Amino acid sequence: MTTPQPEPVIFGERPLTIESVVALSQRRARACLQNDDAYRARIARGAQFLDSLLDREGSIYGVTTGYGDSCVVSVPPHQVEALPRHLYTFHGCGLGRLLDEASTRAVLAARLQSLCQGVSGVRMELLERLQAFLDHDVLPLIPEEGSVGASGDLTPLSYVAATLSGEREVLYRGQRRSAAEVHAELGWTPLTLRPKEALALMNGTAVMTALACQAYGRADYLLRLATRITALNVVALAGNPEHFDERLFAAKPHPGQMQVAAWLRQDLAIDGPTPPLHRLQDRYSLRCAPHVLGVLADSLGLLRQFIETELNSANDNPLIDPDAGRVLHGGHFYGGHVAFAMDSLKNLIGNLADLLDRQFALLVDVRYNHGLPSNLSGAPAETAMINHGFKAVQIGASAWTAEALKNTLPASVFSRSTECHNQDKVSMGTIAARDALRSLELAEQVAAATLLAANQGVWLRQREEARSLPEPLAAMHEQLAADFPPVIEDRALEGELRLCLERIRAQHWRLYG
Ligand SMILES: N[C@@H](Cc1ccc(O)cc1)C(=O)O
Repeated sequence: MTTPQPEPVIFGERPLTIESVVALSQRRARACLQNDDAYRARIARGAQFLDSLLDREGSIYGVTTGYGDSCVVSVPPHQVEALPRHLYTFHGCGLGRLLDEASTRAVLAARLQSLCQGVSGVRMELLERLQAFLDHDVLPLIPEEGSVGASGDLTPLSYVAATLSGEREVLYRGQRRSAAEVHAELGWTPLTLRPKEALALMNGTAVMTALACQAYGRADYLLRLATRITALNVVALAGNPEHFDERLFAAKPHPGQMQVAAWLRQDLAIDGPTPPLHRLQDRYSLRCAPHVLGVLADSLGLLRQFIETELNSANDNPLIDPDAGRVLHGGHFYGGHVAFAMDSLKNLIGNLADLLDRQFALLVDVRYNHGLPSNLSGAPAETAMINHGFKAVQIGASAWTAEALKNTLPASVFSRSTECHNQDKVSMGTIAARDALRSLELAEQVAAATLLAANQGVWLRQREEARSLPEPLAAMHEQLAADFPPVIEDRALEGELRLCLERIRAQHWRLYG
């Protein structure tokens, strides 16, 4: 029996989804290029149009002129061929860590899809080579820092332009190698970029868009996981499930908020009034969980729209319209939508982490946990005084939450005028996207810690009262038990926290369909 291959992702005129970019970035799908005659002819027309324009020696920005503020400098015909190499060369000044492998694949994908729109004037050979990089997993080594996110991601994308030209370094089959050597090994001739091609490759938003695709998928899963953790905590804290009543939410009908409340009702198997056990009204971190998580749920649609529109757009400059014989000068490299999406996501994820950390604070404190042992320790009476259970894990969750909250400061408001005041208003979208990924990493840590604590809380509650758990929670509790046994005597939990994080990042648990 053969396992079915996932559908290839086709780069071309049809729009791509965030999920297809994520699948490619994890090598769960292959990259193909639209290949029909009409499409190939359309791409060829664009490149030919630029050549004919050059022959008629009109002034074309970035082809017969210097770049950016230097657009007033004209480049004589005998220097035109040398200009693209200069562009990626002087931008070879990125610093910081290197993008990881998945993000690098996503960058190649985002750049390819943008150039595939057919208005950037690049040759089919360039699109084919980008596709081949993805297909053979030839990954340019791209430093993360040095982009202001308008003029796109010039500096990080210079590493894509340079490696396509057989310069700088790539990761190939797990090894850092010179791009020239890898080209030779694959029998490829490095591209000599045509006059506008380096600009088309670099003058766009592919890095921030790629990172935004990764961030979106993680946020979507974290929303579901935080809802499941909340349900476990309602059981562990003997909370009042009536807070999630359907009629209540119909009266304030934000769709995402209603969805989170519906998931909680499903998890807690609420079909009628439940007598409050300890308090008529729980503290807000339980009672308002749908209101906190609902903002994220309701925002995902808008974030998707921003990210996918950017992904499927021509976001360089200048663009061409070969049919009308026009070169269109504009500013599509400005990544304001991605910047706003990622700055917003940082806020949403910071609030999610804070919600879970507040629930954790209730769990460990005997003043609020309705009869659970101090710090959720499962130790027997003889050793209870020397056991501290989840005390340090909760301190850790508070630290990770504080760091995620610190990260909520928007990057986009820090626009600075740069490049001799040509780029006098910029998006900072790449910084926002990198921040969002860091916030997600921290929030996933908070979720891992809170999940283990919630599960321990449920175990302790069951030990006291042995009530049957609603089906979805019983299944989760059982799955978790296999890897994360109850904490009876103190033990160092780092290994289990790391395993739990791995499970979260692999989206291990199927949550709500
Ligand atoms: N983004 C600029 C081009 C540019 C390229 C490289 C630079 O270093 C500066 C600016 C434009 O299209 O107007």
